[in-house]
Amino acid sequence: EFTTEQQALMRVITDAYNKHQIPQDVTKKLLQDQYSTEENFLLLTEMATSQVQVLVEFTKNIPGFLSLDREDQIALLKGSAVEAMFLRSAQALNKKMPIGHTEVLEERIHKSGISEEFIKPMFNFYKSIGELHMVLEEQALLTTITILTPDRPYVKDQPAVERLQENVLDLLRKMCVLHHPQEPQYFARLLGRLTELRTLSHYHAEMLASWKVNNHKFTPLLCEIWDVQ
Ligand SMILES: O=C(O)c1ccc2nc(N3C[C@H]4CCC[C@@H](C3)[C@@H]4OCc3c(-c4c(Cl)cccc4Cl)noc3C3CC3)sc2c1
Repeated sequence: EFTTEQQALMRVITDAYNKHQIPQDVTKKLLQDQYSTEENFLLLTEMATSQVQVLVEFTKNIPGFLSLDREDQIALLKGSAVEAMFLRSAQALNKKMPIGHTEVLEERIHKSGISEEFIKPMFNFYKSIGELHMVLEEQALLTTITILTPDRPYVKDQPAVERLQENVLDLLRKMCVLHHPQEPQYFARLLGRLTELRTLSHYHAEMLASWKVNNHKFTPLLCEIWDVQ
């Protein structure tokens, strides 16, 4: 039931998703022993910066993205970065993490100056993603759908983004039927995660503000993508 275009779209997106990952030498730093709040924050900053670079490279491979208006490309990246990073890290944390990265990452996030009120929704989200047991293709498509959200701030040509997103939504719907035939509601559950992601990105804006108040420094790339400093 997949058209040839849909098969090509699936392959391009999945290959890009597999190709662009945070390098092992960065993620293995999670296992370093330094655990002070300062070192944790620096490590998380480095990982977030690396994750943004991975996200930009992945996004450039989404068919049709580079044909969008240049300013709209930037608006989509800035508008979706936190959500896409939440999703990517949730998928990574729920995958069989190399030698216990999961617990260590949780520890580092807990001890990086993030207030408790954000930690709870954050780890609830990680758990809810884990419970979905998405296959890789579904993860890649859901991340793509998040990036191709037309109603981000400052997007001028929303219909152009809608057209791209609709193709990926249609493909994801079919993938869900294929991989989760017993769960007719599975596609709807996946889209429900996108709503939760929007709430998390509001929490994230407050996290950034509280880090700034405590005079935490971000990298130029994070400052640019999150309009801080
Ligand atoms: O072991 C792996 O395979 C693996 C793969 C990817 C991966 N991504 C990871 N992270 C860690 C962190 C949490 C998820 C997004 C970012 C990348 C990184 O973001 C830290 C962060 C966040 C953030 C947090 Cl704390 C949670 C969720 C999303 C974000 Cl952007 N916000 O600001 C920051 C920096 C301190 C400035 S850990 C990890 C391990």
